[in-house]
Amino acid sequence: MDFQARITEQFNASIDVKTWSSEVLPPHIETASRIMVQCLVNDGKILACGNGGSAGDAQHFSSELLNRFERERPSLPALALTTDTSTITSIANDYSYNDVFSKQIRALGQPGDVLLAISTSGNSANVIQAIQAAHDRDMVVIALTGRDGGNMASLLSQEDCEIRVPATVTARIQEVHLLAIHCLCDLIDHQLFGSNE
Ligand SMILES: O=C(CO)[C@@H](O)[C@H](O)[C@H](O)[C@H](O)COP(=O)(O)O
Ligand SMILES: [Zn+2]
Repeated sequence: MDFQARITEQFNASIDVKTWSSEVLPPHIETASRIMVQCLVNDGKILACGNGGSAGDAQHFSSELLNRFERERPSLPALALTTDTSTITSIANDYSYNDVFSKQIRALGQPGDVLLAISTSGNSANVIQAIQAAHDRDMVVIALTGRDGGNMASLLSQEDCEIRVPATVTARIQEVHLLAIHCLCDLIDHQLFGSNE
């Protein structure tokens, strides 16, 4: 297969996963947006975490809330737990890499805050521990997952919300996670600041 055919194949695979996702994810993304808006209206904040590409997604989300998405509006309180290398390296060095998010959540999380927990497999141990810490702090969890939801799916409570991408390839799942994040930003702005059309 030549390279361009290979590229086209990846585009088509991504389009397929987005099509399937558009059929099953809208109610879950809407619920997640309402949970986040309720949190923000009550002066809560949103903490976000994940590994690798999902760390980038956590930062992508928090920057769009803290700075802006598509319109001028006040800054909204969100924080990615993936960026403070002194904190992350010291926790990993002194305790365990599995603790890098949960320790931050135990310090920063308040009842009513939201955790955006991102994992394509649903099985990253540090994200699982983050969910447990969030529950201990009476926070609500929005989980962005894929495949069968992994161990994360079984940890979620009734108040939490899972957005599970119907795919098995990590890259394809991540591509829909980013789209879901943009939908969340759009819906948050729409609910808090009205239509921009
Ligand atoms: O971006 C990618 C692959 O596309 C990788 O960096 C990927 O995020 C890493 O392997 C992560 O450690 C995978 O973790 P998870 O999605 O299973 O929680
Ligand atoms: Zn990647």
